[in-house]
Amino acid sequence: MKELQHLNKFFLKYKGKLLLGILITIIAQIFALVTPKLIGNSLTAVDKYNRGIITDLELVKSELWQNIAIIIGAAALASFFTFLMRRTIIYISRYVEYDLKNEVYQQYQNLSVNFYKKNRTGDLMNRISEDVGKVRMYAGPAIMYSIRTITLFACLVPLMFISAPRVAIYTLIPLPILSFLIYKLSRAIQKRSAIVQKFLSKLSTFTQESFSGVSVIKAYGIEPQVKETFNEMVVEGKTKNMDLVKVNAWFFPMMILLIGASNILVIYIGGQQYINGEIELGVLAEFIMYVNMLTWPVATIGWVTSIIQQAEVSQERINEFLKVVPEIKNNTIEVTPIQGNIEFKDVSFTYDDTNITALKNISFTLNSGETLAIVGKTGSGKSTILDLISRMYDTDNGIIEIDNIPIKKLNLNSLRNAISIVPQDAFLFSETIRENIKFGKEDATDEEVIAAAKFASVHKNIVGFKKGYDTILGERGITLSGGQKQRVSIARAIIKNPNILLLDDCLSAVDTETEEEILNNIERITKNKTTIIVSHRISSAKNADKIIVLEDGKIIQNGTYDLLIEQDGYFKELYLKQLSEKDL
Ligand SMILES: Nc1ncnc2c1ncn2[C@@H]1O[C@H](COP(=O)(O)OP(=O)(O)OP(=O)(O)O)[C@@H](O)[C@H]1O
Repeated sequence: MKELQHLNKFFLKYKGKLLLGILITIIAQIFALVTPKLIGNSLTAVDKYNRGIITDLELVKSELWQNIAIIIGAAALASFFTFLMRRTIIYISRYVEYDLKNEVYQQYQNLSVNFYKKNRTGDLMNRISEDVGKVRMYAGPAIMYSIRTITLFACLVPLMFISAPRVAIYTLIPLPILSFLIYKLSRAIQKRSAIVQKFLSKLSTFTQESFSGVSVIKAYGIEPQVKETFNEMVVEGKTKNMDLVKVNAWFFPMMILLIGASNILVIYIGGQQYINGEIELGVLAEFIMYVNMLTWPVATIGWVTSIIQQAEVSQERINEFLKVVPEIKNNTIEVTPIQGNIEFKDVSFTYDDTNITALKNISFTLNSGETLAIVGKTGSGKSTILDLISRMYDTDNGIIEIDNIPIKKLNLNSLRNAISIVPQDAFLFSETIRENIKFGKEDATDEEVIAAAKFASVHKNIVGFKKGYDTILGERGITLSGGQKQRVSIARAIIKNPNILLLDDCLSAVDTETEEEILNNIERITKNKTTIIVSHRISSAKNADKIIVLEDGKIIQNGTYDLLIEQDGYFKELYLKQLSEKDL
């Protein structure tokens, strides 16, 4: 229960509702207890009349009518309070679920990119949905059934012992056995359900991938193999489900058997006592009803135990993520306006998961309003420089300063607000094109959206679509071509009007003509913005004030465009190569 203590703060938050729920549960149980007692009394009255102990029929009739009226009233009140009980306690569990989900989601938002690299998306999703769901079962049904069982026992057992102690002992004997067996059975059911659940996610991943990759499957003509694999999986699924069904099938027969055993004991022992004149006939009926009332709550002891165990495991998984301290911390709450002067002082950076040293002793200065082009072979560390500027990662080797302040001392939100980044792999949300562009500025007007799209040379394409800016992009923007995606992503960055613009090889999928058009636009609007353009193409570096060439994490050349095309080295080689390709 150590991990579940995390929920205490929520219980404290809803303590008023919880106490009310407990009170309602107790009231509901007390009303439910009225019925057996009165049915017993009614039977005793009829029995006494039959045996001639009571001779006044009218008296018996009036007692019966009175009992019927009370039973109906008590049953109605018991149902009403049971309804209130569920409403109050299950509602609390939904509130706790809501709060916990928000807490986990907030934590996910705070965690750095590195965390997401180390943990699989499926696992993150599972902890916020499946695990929180299991914890909810503890915060709701487990608590509700526990209170119900405790109240029922507290009221019923003394009542039974007062009415007929010997029958009471025999009635209660099979119940712990029932509870223990249900516990064992619930564990077995949960184990098998977990296997079925795991299998189902495997099956849905497979089907989802085969739908997404349908063109590859068709192009390679491997439909029969895919179908074969699917069939095998279905058979596997059937076997796993049958295992579950077999165990599940034991549940009700076992309950019926043990209820039956209790009933037989009541009738046998109670019957003997009745024959001997030790108890009334009504007590027998009363006890049979008690047995049936007790069976489900007793069965829930086993069920609730396994719910709590599962919730503990799930909460442990949730706590594991909640305890992670975000690697990238905001070190000041003070807003720090950013102008855009960037300086790298002897910066080195190693990715801790791969141990790859992506940057080695990098130093450069970029004044606000200047444009820097970074050129270099793939894997030379270009994107890493951009990631360090936007503080996706922190480095302890060397210093990065923005406006002469170490980057870690800046307000993280101010920094990120001042930066627009167009990543290499443009990710678009499954929303309309308008929404995707407005992502950079939520309150942007339609005119601003259109201006940004024009800037990124994608406006003409968008208006060519039937629904224009309202075109919904499929999963990961699949309805757009690679170049169109890149340009929508540029429009999204531009609309934010940032002081620092970081373009990570984001024109690779557009033709050279459009590239030039966009670069000219960029040059026009970035006069007062610090811009870094990462590219494999020499043409992208043409308008830059400064250029650095990276190789294996080190700066091997730097200077202006005119200087570098004269200087022997990688840049000149690339220039000549791309020049000859253009001539072809
Ligand atoms: N998130 C990461 N975790 C671990 N290693 C990484 C990560 N990102 C990049 N690397 C490694 O760091 C090195 C530099 O990568 P980086 O992405 O900065 O290169 P790049 O010059 O931008 O390459 P490209 O032109 O192909 O985009 C590479 O060896 C790469 O494998």
